[in-house]
Amino acid sequence: MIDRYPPAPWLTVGPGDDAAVLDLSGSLAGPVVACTDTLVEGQDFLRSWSTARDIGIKVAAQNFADVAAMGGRPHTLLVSLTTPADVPASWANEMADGLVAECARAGAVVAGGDVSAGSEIVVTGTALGTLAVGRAVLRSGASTGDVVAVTAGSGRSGAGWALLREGVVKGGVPSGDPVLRDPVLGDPVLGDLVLGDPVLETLVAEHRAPVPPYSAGVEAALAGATAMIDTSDGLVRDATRIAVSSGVVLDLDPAALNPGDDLLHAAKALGHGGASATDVAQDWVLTGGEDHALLACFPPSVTLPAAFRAIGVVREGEPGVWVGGRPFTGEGGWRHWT
Ligand SMILES: Nc1ncnc2c1ncn2[C@@H]1O[C@H](COP(=O)(O)OP(=O)(O)OP(=O)(O)O)[C@@H](O)[C@H]1O
Ligand SMILES: Cc1ncc(C[n+]2csc(CCOP(=O)(O)O)c2C)c(N)n1
Ligand SMILES: [Mg+2]
Repeated sequence: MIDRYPPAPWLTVGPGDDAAVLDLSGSLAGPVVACTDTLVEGQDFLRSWSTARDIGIKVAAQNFADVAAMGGRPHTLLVSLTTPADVPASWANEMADGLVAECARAGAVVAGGDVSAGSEIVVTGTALGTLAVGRAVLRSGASTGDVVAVTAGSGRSGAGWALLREGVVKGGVPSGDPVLRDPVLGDPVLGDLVLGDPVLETLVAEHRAPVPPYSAGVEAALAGATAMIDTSDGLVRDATRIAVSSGVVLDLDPAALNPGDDLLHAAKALGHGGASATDVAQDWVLTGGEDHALLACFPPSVTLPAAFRAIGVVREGEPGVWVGGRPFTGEGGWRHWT
């Protein structure tokens, strides 16, 4: 795996020794942002839904999105990989190729990692970044009168997940390859998607390999964002985190949160008709997880960075999220534990 990782000017010692050495004294000088996030087979992905490359992309993306959500520019990733003994080396190599691809998109490199064996696949990323401005954009800085804004894509990963879960989009095994079985479901491990509907395929692709808007995090920080979070657990749940941390109400405008045609199309493909299709698609926008879009608050005087659009306002009140003039009382998003 190690020879797959490219060098970088700030990576004085890369993968292969006891630890990596970083020299952040050049263009990456400044306060360091650090975070970690794990993908667990069965809990966060299935091998029948996601290729190894998808998993590499996803672990890098979910970590870099957290760096971006602080107003940081991600530059370095460490990766620990645990797999059952029967997982072929090719899986690990393909996962590494996914890491490299997403690192390239983010302007980052893999600095090192660890491998071990266990009963299911677990991939843990640890990302480092440098703050774009000296100050991190916390969850706690929103204040009354701010504009609430989000980058594109809310609900798309949730829709893709539903299409996989409901079996509308199935994995297939490329001819000639050995049939690997998913240890959880017993399904053939994913090869090419069997479908032919580009809208549904794109939603599933975005679920399998998210595309967080990293530079939008830096742009938000430079523009003076007061609070920011990446929407990994659903728009309302993550908005609630800002609301609670900041002690404010995030009052969201449902007209700005209408599901787009792609989500309505997916809801119909899942067998929902009429008003029910709209409800299902709206629910993805409000509560679907794993989009890794950026949700931020800006003072009203700020011109929003191009990647953001306004979806509400911050006002005083019992901390929480309102949608359409009343407190949101539904589930709001994903929980690992109830
Ligand atoms: N085991 C732990 N030990 C120390 N701190 C933790 C632990 N787990 C979570 N935290 C901290 O709690 C906070 C919230 O963690 P969480 O993983 O929910 O972050 P998140 O940004 O919501 O994640 P994601 O973007 O992946 O959904 C983070 O600051 C994190 O560092
Ligand atoms: C097999 C399987 N089961 C469930 C899900 C859905 N899922 C897992 S984690 C998560 C939220 C983000 O988590 P985190 O906060 O850890 O980033 C969601 C919506 C999935 N993708 N695969
Ligand atoms: Mg986050």
